[in-house]
Amino acid sequence: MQADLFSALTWEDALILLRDNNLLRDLDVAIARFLKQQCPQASYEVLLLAAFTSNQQASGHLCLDLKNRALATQLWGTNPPPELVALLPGEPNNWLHELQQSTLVSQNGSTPLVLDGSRLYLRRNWAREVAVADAIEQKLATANPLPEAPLREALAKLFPGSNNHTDWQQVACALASRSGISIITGGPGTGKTTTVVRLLGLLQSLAMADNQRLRIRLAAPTGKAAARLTESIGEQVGKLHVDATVRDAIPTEVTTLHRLLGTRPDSRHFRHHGDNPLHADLVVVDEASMIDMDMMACLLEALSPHTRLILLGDKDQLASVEAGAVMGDLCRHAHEGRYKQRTIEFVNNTCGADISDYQETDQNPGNALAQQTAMLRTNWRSKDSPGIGELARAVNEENLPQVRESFQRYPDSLYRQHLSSDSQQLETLLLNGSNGHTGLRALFSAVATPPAQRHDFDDWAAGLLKQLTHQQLLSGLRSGPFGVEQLNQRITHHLQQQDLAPEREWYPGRPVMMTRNDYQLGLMNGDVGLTLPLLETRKGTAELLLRVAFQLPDGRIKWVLPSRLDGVETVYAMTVHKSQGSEFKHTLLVLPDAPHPLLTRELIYTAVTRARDRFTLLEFGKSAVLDSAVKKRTWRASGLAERLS
Ligand SMILES: Nc1ncnc2c1ncn2[C@@H]1O[C@H](COP(=O)(O)OP(=O)(O)OP(=O)(O)O)[C@@H](O)[C@H]1O
Repeated sequence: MQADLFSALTWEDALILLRDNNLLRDLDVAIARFLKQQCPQASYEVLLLAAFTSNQQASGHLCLDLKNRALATQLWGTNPPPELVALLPGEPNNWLHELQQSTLVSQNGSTPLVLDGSRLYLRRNWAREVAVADAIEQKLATANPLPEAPLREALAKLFPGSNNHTDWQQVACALASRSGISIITGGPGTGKTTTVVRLLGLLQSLAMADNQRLRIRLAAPTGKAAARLTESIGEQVGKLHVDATVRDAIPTEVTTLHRLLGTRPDSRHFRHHGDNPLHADLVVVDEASMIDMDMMACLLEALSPHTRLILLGDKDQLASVEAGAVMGDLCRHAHEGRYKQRTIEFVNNTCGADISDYQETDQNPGNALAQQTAMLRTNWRSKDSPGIGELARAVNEENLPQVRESFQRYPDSLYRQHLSSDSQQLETLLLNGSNGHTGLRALFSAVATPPAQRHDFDDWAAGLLKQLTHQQLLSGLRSGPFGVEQLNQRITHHLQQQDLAPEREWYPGRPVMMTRNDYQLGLMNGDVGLTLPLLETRKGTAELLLRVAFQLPDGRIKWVLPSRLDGVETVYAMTVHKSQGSEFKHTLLVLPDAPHPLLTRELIYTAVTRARDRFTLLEFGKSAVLDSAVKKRTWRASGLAERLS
């Protein structure tokens, strides 16, 4: 039957059938058609594989890995429809043979398709991946070791309490001080910002002692992440034990990556690139797990050979929305360390710490980047709400009994609530808040009383935007009854029923999120604003005008006319993806009534770690939904980790 179906269809019929079953996009079919025009003798197999490779990008993969897993499962999940699997011709070995024979395929990027081992790429993705790997190798090769004695002295001053025990923050500083690139990874509150500020203090004091001054730039992938880092970096710089002149030479302003690289209107290209590099000696990028392969390639290209790069982030968080899982690929084994003997000796000489338990083994050798990577392991913030840290760890370790137990052990910070979809329990919970965390009712009441004086508007808006982060509903899904689109509609409808919101698109209290970058307004995809009424006096009469207040990364408030915003959506509920880089006092995660392929361990971990004080799981189905999500790992096809080893 399978052979019959296969032989009965042309390549184009097969692709159209797959597209009509939503297993390919129009774009994927168009790519195959284009390739057929370029090479009329291209085979069925090559054209199908080209379309699949293009389609892989939609799921965040950089390539199609023909050997790694059963192809059908890789493409269509664990239960691919058998009649469609029948369209896949033959065996992977035969496909490899077909690809190797095709003039559309090369190994060096001279053709539209590139075959690298068993990985098939569209040329652009292959070139991006190679560029990133090459740039990292180049940065690793520009070793810049400081003499060990002054380094030891400076590190001892910066970390006065670290007498001969392993202080990973100190180790991270020591490792980062000696090369053109380093990575500091760790869960929330493990001190990534604290560490990097001390590192900046260290490097700036050493430079200034040499009559130089480092040009330092700080960036994050989104406006929200940049605003958060601006706040925490300002705090940490204030606490730094260095001379005032050094402290003044450490910037506290964090910009978005797009602004750092210089966006150009109507262009996908940045102002800074290989021929016009950034003027910086040191670039720090936070929330690096959100950076996709494209952006990482642009960032690395824009750095001069001498510019050091420090990446901060949590490797266990969700990968970027766009293709690639760069942070995960760069420090996949950071928890094991995989340090070489010479790294262990260096750390011992400079920090007095023994990290020999984290030595590489014959089976698990450490690459050059692992020698520049440190994982911070103590959560300093979770002392206030230890349950969140424990739950996040249990999720990460796929320890389901521990997951269940955490909810029982920490009722103050963790809560599991079963909801029925035909009740209004969810709406009531969000309106009233819970456990001392204010809800939407309190927010709407604060919004309704604008200050009389114009000069108080900004402070008022800043306070309300902060209040908006006291509670946030998250969902892993966009569509369907438990996706953010319908959740937002449900909540809006309920607010209308309660006479808190009118039946209009724009009303005081409507929170919105940007869904695209607006360079003219200086607002980025993911930025959240709050619609507010402002009292303006015009020709002697007081009028209420609606404006949307956004907080810029530097803390200033930007007021925008609602009609000026075309790429926004209501955000009572937010996807977990969009919540990255943010933190909320009380985070609530909706789980649907049945397992879903998009619900993965990284997604649950990311949602849990968005909570600062309290995490509530809202379950519309059985607890098996959580269990199945925690057991499911995100996997993204890419060759970056292999290239770097
Ligand atoms: N070694 C330490 N000893 C005591 N407190 C610490 C230490 N390191 C960090 N902290 C405190 O822990 C809190 C979290 O630190 P920090 O903001 O640096 O963590 P982070 O990993 O950057 O957090 P986030 O995940 O939010 O980005 C801060 O209040 C900081 O002062």
